[in-house]
Amino acid sequence: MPRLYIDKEFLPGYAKLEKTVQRAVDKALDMFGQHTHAGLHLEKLRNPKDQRIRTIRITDFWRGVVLAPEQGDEYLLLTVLPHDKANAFATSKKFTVNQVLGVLEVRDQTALEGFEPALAQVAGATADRLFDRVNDSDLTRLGVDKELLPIVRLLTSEDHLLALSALLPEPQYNALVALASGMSAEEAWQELSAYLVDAEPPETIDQDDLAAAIERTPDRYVSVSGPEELADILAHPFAVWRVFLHPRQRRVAYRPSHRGPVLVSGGAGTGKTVTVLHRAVFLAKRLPPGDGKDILVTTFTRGLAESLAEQLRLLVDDEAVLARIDVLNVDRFANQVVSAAEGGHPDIVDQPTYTRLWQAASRATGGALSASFLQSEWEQVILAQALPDRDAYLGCDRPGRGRPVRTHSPTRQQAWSAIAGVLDELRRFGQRTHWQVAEQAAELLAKRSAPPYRHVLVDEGQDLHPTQWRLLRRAVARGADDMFIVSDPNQRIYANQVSLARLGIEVRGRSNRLTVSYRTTHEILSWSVRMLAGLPAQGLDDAEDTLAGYHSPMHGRRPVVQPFPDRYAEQEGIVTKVREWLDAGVEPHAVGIAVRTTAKVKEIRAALRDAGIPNTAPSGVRVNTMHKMKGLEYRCVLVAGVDAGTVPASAALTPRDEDPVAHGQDLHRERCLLFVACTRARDALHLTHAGPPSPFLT
Ligand SMILES: Nc1ncnc2c1ncn2[C@@H]1O[C@H](COP(=O)(O)OP(=O)(O)OP(=O)(O)O)[C@@H](O)[C@H]1O
Repeated sequence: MPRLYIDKEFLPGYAKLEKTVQRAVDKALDMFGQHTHAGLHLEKLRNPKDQRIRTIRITDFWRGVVLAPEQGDEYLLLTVLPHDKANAFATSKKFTVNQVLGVLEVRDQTALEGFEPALAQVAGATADRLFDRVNDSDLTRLGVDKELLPIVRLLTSEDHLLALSALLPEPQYNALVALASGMSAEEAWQELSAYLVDAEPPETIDQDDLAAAIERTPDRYVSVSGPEELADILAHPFAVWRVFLHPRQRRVAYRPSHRGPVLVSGGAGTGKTVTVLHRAVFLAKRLPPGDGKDILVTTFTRGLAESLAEQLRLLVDDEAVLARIDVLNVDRFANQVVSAAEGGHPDIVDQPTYTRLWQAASRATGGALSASFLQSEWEQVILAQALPDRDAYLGCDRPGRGRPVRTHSPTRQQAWSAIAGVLDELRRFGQRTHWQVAEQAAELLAKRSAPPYRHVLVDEGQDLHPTQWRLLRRAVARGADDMFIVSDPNQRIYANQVSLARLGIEVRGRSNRLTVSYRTTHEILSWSVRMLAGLPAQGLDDAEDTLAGYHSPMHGRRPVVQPFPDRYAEQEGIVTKVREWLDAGVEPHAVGIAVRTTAKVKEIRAALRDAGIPNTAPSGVRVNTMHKMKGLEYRCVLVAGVDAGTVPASAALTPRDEDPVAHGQDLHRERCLLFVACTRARDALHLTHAGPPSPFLT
């Protein structure tokens, strides 16, 4: 039975074809499925670099290029191009199976041969070679093809290697880049292991086994099971994330079973959310028949949950599968549990009232303890550890808190009285915070005979509060595939420093990292990473995350920082920049503007409105606070008001003289916030400031 595979590169080309040509492609592809491939007229080429390449007629003008081994019944559709281009493409490419990784790789053999004389000429003039210090056996051990060794040995500079980037097979090029950057063969191998779908390289590699090689290359090739799947793939040619996963994403999302909770961490845009969605669908599809919602996919805010639900619908349209998955933000889930028990929604205290209560509590201590100190003691010590009473608080450890306060000291007693006053007030009004509701929901679930879900998947895990983790832990029975958590500690923008192990969520031995950014360019990424000033962040598994290996294969323009003398000039500058993007064809909703304060949001929305630029959802330019940008992405991002007085926001910082440790933590969180805003950009990042720039920019 014929088997059809598709190259990822084919899809964007397909999307651009005229509808009539698309239909002709569909018809040709149908023939593979209908076992009538004989009717496809696979044409051989004259002098191809790879004897297995054929072309097929789509129309008089368009041709498909297919890899079709003599043995077997397998066809890999590579591209559809105008006749002459298709022939040139088809004759020049050579496919090989990487001798170490076992992945299918492609090179432009004709272009490489064309380059060789020029490289030989340059090499003739010098004795220095780029890979002098690396021997042939190390190169071979890293998968460099014997046939390519002669050309590799001619390279004299990194620039020449760079010039071959589009011609060499990608894994081999990356191995060479790693070595050229000074890595040892061992270190280069660590980089390459990212290509492995399994933890270990394959034991045997059969150069002729196309199907096995394709299975090992999920980021580039996909096997199409039948006409329905083909139609589904072709219906969303730009959403390649639905079909092609990085080997590490695939390894973790499609592993038949994880023995317990799994943690996947990774920098911004490395496809954590995508991995969650694939895992959810994988788990949903293999559930025994039933009609319950057995899977919870949860995240931080309602907006993010909506976006998850939307993406889930794009990934799978089978209503029976979707019906098994609840997508709820964690507050809403807590709310549902408590409402069901109480017969009504809990009344959540609003932010200004809550802030006033803490200010009053601080006054009650005669100003000896600040409002922010008291609030943090309540949220990050008492509530975080679910301390039941005064005695528990007076004697507890306070991990993660800056200013030391001795156990049973008068300060603790004073803090407890002030905090108890706030809790009494809340009770008097019949109000609660979201975290109190989460704690209550966790307690309610603990009393139930069976937890509500079979699997819980968590996105944006870095910002959840311990009460929310306790709730989620109790929402699912302990065991295989119970919890699947993704998180980026460098994007922590709230004060919740959590150790999963301390909360009974044991991920040891099941921590995974994603390192390739699918969202943004190398230029935007490396620039944004500087915001973090090299400060390590602590992961949910208690390990330090340094973003080692985090990179992007895409390239684009460097971010621009534009100074203005005052905020009026800045507003004009913002309008001009947005217009420039819109005039260049960027859709308004693909432009995101991030600012530090809600006041600034209003100001910029007004400026855009005055300039006649639409700025309301769903189709207008999005203007939001940096906090609200979390988890989202835009083609073009403008971060405005990055001024010395605004970023970091002084209100978000514990004064240094009050608590230097807390001050340092707050400052780091402000850096993370700017990092989050900057890494929302896919193609372009522009920053503006009025007056002196934020210290984070200098
Ligand atoms: N395997 C893939 N192939 C193509 N695109 C991908 C792949 N994985 C993720 N993407 C795309 O990369 C972008 C970022 O993915 P995603 O939102 O999952 O990253 P993230 O790690 O959750 O990001 P953040 O932490 O910044 O919110 C999205 O546009 C997504 O569609």
